[in-house]
This record gives sequence, C-alpha cells and structure tokens, in this order.
Amino acid sequence: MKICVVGTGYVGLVTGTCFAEKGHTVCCIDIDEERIGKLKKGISPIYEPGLDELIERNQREGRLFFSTKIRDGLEGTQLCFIAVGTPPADDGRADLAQVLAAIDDIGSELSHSCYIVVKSTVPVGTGTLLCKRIKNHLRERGMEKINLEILSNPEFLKEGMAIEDCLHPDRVVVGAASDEARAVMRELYRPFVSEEKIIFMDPASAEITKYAANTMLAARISFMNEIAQLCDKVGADVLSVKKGMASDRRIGEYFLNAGCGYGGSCFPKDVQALCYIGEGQGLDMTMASAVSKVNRKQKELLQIMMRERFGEDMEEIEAAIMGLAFKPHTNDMREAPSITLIRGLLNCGASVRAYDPIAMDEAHRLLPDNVQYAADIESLLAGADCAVIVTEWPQFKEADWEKFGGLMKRKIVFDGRNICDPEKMRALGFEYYCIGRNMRPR
Ligand SMILES: NC(=O)c1ccc[n+]([C@@H]2O[C@H](COP(=O)([O-])OP(=O)(O)OC[C@H]3O[C@@H](n4cnc5c(N)ncnc54)[C@H](O)[C@@H]3O)[C@@H](O)[C@H]2O)c1
Ligand SMILES: O=c1ccn([C@@H]2O[C@H](COP(=O)(O)OP(=O)(O)O[C@H]3O[C@H](CO)[C@@H](O)[C@H](O)[C@H]3O)[C@@H](O)[C@H]2O)c(=O)[nH]1
Repeated sequence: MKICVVGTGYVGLVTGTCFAEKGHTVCCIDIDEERIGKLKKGISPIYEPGLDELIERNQREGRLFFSTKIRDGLEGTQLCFIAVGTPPADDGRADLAQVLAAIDDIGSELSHSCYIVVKSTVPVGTGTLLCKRIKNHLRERGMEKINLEILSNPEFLKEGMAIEDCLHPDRVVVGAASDEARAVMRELYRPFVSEEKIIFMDPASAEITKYAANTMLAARISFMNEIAQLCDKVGADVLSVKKGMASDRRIGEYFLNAGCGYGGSCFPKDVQALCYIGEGQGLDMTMASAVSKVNRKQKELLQIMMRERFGEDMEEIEAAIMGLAFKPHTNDMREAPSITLIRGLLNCGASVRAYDPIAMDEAHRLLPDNVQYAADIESLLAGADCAVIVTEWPQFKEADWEKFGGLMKRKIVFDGRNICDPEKMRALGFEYYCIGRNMRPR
C-alpha cells in the first residue's frame, strides 16, 4: 500500500517507519527542513530505542522516504495520515492550527481519491470540520469529483516504548463511516494485529476514545498519588496498598505507581482538553478536572517536602536533581515534573545541579540559565546537600548508594519515584524521604 504521513514527530515518524517495516511504501512529510534533512541522512531527530536502525534499513531498502513537499507524499497514495501536533492553547483546548495547516496543504495538492486518516489527538467533530475544509479547497480547484473520506485512527503509543507499542498494539481504534474505508484499514493493520483487535466505530466515538483512555490512565495515577499522601499521614506504605489493590483482576497493576506527578506531551494536555470539550457541552467534568488538580499539586510535593526538611536553610542548599525527562527512555521534557521542581527550588534561592542520561540538550533549552549540569552521577552528587530523584532511570535504580553517600556533603535523599528500598537507605545512614512510604505519621 502507498501511504503518506504528514508530521514526523514521535507519532508520525514512528508509525510511518513501522508501516514501512511491515512492507508498505511510506513517504513522511514535515515542514521542518532541518528535521527532514537529518532524516534523509538516517539521523532520527528524536530519541526512541530501536528507531534509528528501522529508519536506516527501511530507507536503504526503498520503502521509506522523507520530503518537505506534500506533493511528493500524495503521489499515488491510498492513505494520507495526519500526525501533526495538537498542543494545548492557553485556555486548555487543543490548538488545531497544525492540523488545519496540514489539511490545507493536502487540499491544495491532492488530485486523486484517497482516505485521510487523523492520527493526531483531536476534539470531537474535527473530522467533520476537516472534511468541509478540504472539500472547499477541492471545489476552488475544480476537483470536486475527488472521493474523500476522513477517518479517525487515534494513536496509543507510549514514548520510550513507541516501536514495540506500534508494532504490537493492544488494539487499533478506527472511526470510519464506510465499509470500503474499514476494508482498507483492515488491510493496513493486518500485519500488526489480529482482526478482533481492530475496533471499528464512528469517528466521533474514536475521537473521544483517545481522550477518555488517557484521562482514565491519568486518573489512576492521580488517585494513587492522593492515596500516597494519605499513607504518609497515617504511617502506611503505598506499595503494600498498591499490591493489595492490584491483585484484584478488575483493578490490575498498571499505572498505579505513586510519584512526583505525571508529565509528558499527552496526559496533562489531553485531560485538560477533555475538560474543555465537556464544559463546552455544559458538563462539569468533575472527575477529569480533579485528575488535573491533584497532579498540579503532586508536582509541587518534592519541593514542599524539601522546604519542610530544610526550612530557612533552603537558600544554602545545593540540590542534585537525578533525572529531567518526564519518564525514562526518552529525552522529552514536555510538562516534566523536573521543570516545576527546579523552578521552585531556584525561586527559594537553592542552588541546583542536574543530570539526565539523555535529556541534557532538552534541559539546556528549557531550564533557566542558572542551573548547573553534571556529566555523570558521581559529579552530580559530589558535595551535594541532597539528591532528588525525579525520573526512574535504570541507572538510578541500580545506583551504588554506599559509594555515592561517601561523595555527598549530607546523606539526604528525596525519592520522587519510590525506586530505593527505604530500609536499606536508612541502614546506609541516609535520611530518606519518598512518596507514600515514609511509614511515620506526619
Ligand atoms: N507523543 C506521543 O507519545 C503521542 C502518542 C499518541 C498520540 N499523540 C498525539 O499525536 C499528535 C502528534 O504528536 P507528536 O508528539 O508526534 O507531535 P510533535 O510535536 O513531536 O511533532 C509534530 C510534527 O509535525 C510537524 N508539522 C507541523 N505542521 C505541519 C504541517 N502543516 N505539515 C507537515 N508537518 C507539520 C512539526 O514540524 C513536527 O515535526 C498529537 O496530537 C499528540 O497528542 C502523541
Ligand atoms: O504508574 C504510573 C505510570 C506513569 N506515570 C507517569 O505518567 C506520565 C506518562 O507516562 P506514560 O503513559 O508511560 O507516557 P506517555 O508517552 O506520555 O504515554 C501516554 O500518552 C500517550 C499520548 O497520548 C498515549 O498514547 C499513551 O497510551 C499514554 O500511556 C509519566 O510522567 C510517568 O512518570 C506515573 O506517575 N505513574
């Protein structure tokens, strides 16, 4: 099948490459010339385990192409995916500017019938809006005979696991109105999943499914974060509580880890966007709003714990921040809890030193200039008053705290991801604080 993918961010680049990997011929389009230039040389603009090799091989074998010109992508294509960004606008709604620009570009060049598939996360009714918009373009160009259908095919991949999620999805959701469109999507995804895992529905339901799924996952995290705070108040252990809850099959074990809050380019914006959509329909969206509210507070928690511990001395401390990415195995720092923490600490007058295995370039771009950076864990911790774990990178989980404790000025650790064993840390002489496992009523 010949496929065009518009947008080469996490979603467009990964899904386009995976379509090529399964034998389709794919042309990926982006307006960012530097990005396309790099991709043509086989250099991935994003860090995603396994992606570089797939891009290189599929380009070499002639199934994957990159261009800045939409015309190159549209030539002979059966399916045109829109995978551009939908960042949050100031009021919380999804900003559709990139999606509208993409449909305008397609509408000004398309000269044959095809299916346009929206992979970007978009509010309900976007498919209908795009359909009207592209038909206007075609009418203006005297091409109204072209047959078009706009489908919704939201993406559920997780950063850091994107290739695996894309090649072996739990399910594929497709919002399509016609049997013909459903048949094409079935053929496209046949190499990826068995047929019963392709869930067909109307486009509006598919659009809502994406927001509802993300909000449900975010709700589980916010719920556990609230339970963790309660655990700390009453001297209980949130990991034991989680174990007890998760063994009920109806609850399950996933997305129940308490921590210093969820970040990333999706949960924060999608929960807010769902609130905006519902409120626009006159609903309160009580649950979804609470999920966001708990998370905003949770991102402040490490800072509050540190202020409680250091009091007036906050201005004197040198804090060593372990991890900047919003989660491990990505360099993405969008909405990362590290940003809230570091800004807060600098506001209190503390000195901040930071290290992340791969997000250092992003950090230089996003964090205030007075943050200092360390080249490795040793130089990060040397002379520090405390270590603050924000991202659960494997190298932090495996840290040799006996050795690192010897390098620190004071042996104090704030563990925002509950990756250390409290008993071991205390036995090594650390003052150790974590989330919902402090076991001493406060
Ligand atoms: N990042 C994720 O893990 C993830 C997962 C599932 C769904 N989503 C959703 O998928 C969409 C894309 O997310 P992302 O993280 O890949 O975005 P991104 O911001 O990383 O990438 C978007 C890309 O689109 C390009 N672009 C913008 N306008 C364009 C145009 N008119 N023509 C061609 N290219 C254009 C940009 O230059 C950029 O490279 C969003 O709606 C997001 O909510 C993201
Ligand atoms: O038990 C948990 C699980 C996750 N997180 C945090 O939640 C955030 C998001 O994590 P994750 O969901 O793994 O990353 P994303 O790549 O943002 O993926 C989410 O957002 C994507 C974009 O919409 C969806 O496609 C995915 O299905 C959905 O998991 C991160 O800050 C994690 O640290 C927790 O605090 N506790």
